[in-house]
Amino acid sequence: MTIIDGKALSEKTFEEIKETHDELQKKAGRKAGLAVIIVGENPASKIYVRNKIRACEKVGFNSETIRLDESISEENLLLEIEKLNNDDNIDGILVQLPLPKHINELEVINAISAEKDVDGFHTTNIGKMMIGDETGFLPCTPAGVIQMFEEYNIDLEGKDVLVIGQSNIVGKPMTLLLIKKRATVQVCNSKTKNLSEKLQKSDVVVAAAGSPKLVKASDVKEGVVVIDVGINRVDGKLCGDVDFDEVSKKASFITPVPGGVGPMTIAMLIKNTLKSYKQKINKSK
Ligand SMILES: NC(=O)C1=CN([C@@H]2O[C@H](COP(=O)(O)OP(=O)(O)OC[C@H]3O[C@@H](n4cnc5c(N)ncnc54)[C@H](OP(=O)(O)O)[C@@H]3O)[C@@H](O)[C@H]2O)C=CC1
Ligand SMILES: Nc1nc(=O)c2c([nH]1)NC[C@@H]1CN(c3ccc(C(=O)N[C@@H](CCC(=O)O)C(=O)O)cc3)C=[N+]21
Ligand SMILES: [Mg+2]
Repeated sequence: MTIIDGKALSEKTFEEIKETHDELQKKAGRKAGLAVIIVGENPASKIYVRNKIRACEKVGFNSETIRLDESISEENLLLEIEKLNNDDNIDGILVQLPLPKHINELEVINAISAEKDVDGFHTTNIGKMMIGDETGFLPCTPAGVIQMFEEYNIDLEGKDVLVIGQSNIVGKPMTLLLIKKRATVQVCNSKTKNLSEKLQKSDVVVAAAGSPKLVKASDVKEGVVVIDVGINRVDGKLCGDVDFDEVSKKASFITPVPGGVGPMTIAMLIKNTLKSYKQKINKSK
């Protein structure tokens, strides 16, 4: 049984990015810049934002955090985005989700310049992913999962993969990236019947439901590969959607929480920001 070390893999990615950025920065005369907009106070967002800022420090990017009040109007939020769209020192813009209910998430995401949408959530980038146009940005969490498969030489061709969850930020894009790898994918949601039976038949499981211990040892087959995307807090402790202690006894590969998919998400965000920076400094030459 191998525990997939997302933390170590992310650190390796940061080192590579730092080297490339150090080189490019000399020629470009500026650092890469990532801006994060947070609306209101969200406890889950705090960990994420803190880790993003740390990652920027590690690789030498500028990072800007814009904290806006929960009550901000959509119009004023759009004005903040417009400022960042026009800022030549900013390569990546991320608006932390979810947004308060009075704000239309889709309007806000699509207001971000597609060339700065390092989350890969803009309609243009989703479209590019759908048809395999590699000039866009891939959503960070699914891209991080694919990176894990590649690093651990886990072949997906012909494998039966179960994706649990079909959100726009995880489940759906994960499915697209998996079918590109020629996996046979089944996608589950909260109305899915007989989840346990489906789990039993799966070679690979990607759990992204946001439900602690949703995947139990009795559900999975011997040798299964388990990717746990879930981030839940139970009794003050961080845990995923998988009963790690029990499922790890049957798995061939498994990701821990923390230290699995989360750090890879941050690594892919930094990677997308570097890609944007490269595109922009090449354009302005
Ligand atoms: N590690 C990381 O980097 C990241 C982790 N996360 C975490 O991943 C989890 C999922 O996030 P996100 O996709 O944004 O969540 P959403 O709440 O947007 O989506 C959850 C999905 O899971 C489905 N679902 C919920 N319960 C069940 C169940 N019992 N059986 C089958 N399907 C179920 C829902 O079904 P339906 O469509 O019917 O509602 C929905 O499609 C969360 O814990 C989140 O914190 C998220 C982003 C990044
Ligand atoms: N626009 C937007 N883009 C996102 O990508 C996005 C979002 N909004 N909203 C919230 C979710 C959640 N998410 C996480 C990413 C990393 C960790 C992460 O770093 N996890 C560490 C935590 C370790 C720790 O510091 O305790 C780990 O799992 O090891 C967690 C959660 C991104 N999301
Ligand atoms: Mg909303």
